[in-house]
Amino acid sequence: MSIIIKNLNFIYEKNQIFQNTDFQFDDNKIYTLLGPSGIGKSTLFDLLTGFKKPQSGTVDYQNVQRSEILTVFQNNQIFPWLTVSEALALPLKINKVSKGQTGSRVKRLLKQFGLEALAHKRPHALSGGQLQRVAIAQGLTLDPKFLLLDEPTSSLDQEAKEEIQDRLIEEQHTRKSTMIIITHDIEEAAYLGQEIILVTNQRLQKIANPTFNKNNRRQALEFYEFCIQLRKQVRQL
Ligand SMILES: Nc1ncnc2c1ncn2[C@@H]1O[C@H](COP(=O)(O)OP(=O)(O)OP(=O)(O)O)[C@@H](O)[C@H]1O
Repeated sequence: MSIIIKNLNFIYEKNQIFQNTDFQFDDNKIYTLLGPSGIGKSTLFDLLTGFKKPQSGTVDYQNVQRSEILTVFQNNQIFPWLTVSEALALPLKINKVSKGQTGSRVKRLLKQFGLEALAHKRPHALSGGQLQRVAIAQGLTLDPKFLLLDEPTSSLDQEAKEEIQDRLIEEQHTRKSTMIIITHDIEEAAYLGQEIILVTNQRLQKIANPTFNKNNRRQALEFYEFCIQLRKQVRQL
């Protein structure tokens, strides 16, 4: 399962975003995507889901349907009249998943994302961080093969951020799916990314994979050393 980008060119009027870009996203991985504001990260998501079409070049899907690629946006809105449980059940209902399966899936996600106590609340009664957790959980209900996450932890405090990061790793590990995560947070890119990609010079550039011990890395000196190097690379863009 992979998404293969070949010789892709994408321009908004006179603003060239991607030029002769090649890249391959494989399955069973977390990719993190770094790059300055306005460089084209969200545009890349739209090209991957087929929402936008390149002027030339191709995006090929190998053993994956476009419907199996889902995006969770920065400001995902959940319908104001739905409770958290109903919001999580909605994509399953639309896809005619049985009631029994829907119930167990929703229950599992509520537990995993620490939303059990909020199950019957509506969005107006939730904080920004809680809404963000609901949006991520909702993105996972249909078990997408590729989940594209646009700044999934941007409105969370450090503790909540770390909790969500660990949930994402756990989810990816369990499902063997692929996540592509846009972030402006260097530590997050280093912590989550099995592959770190910089969007630069109208291309996607893979940078050295983190090689530090993945266990307990938040406490590891080598993790911080890696982040310092990564920060330098990003600043040079
Ligand atoms: N529909 C559009 N029409 C014209 N220009 C656009 C359109 N959407 C985005 N752009 C421009 O294209 C460039 C890339 O936008 P994009 O949203 O992909 O950047 P980004 O890297 O995701 O930014 P950020 O990190 O700030 O979210 C920006 O300069 C933006 O202003």
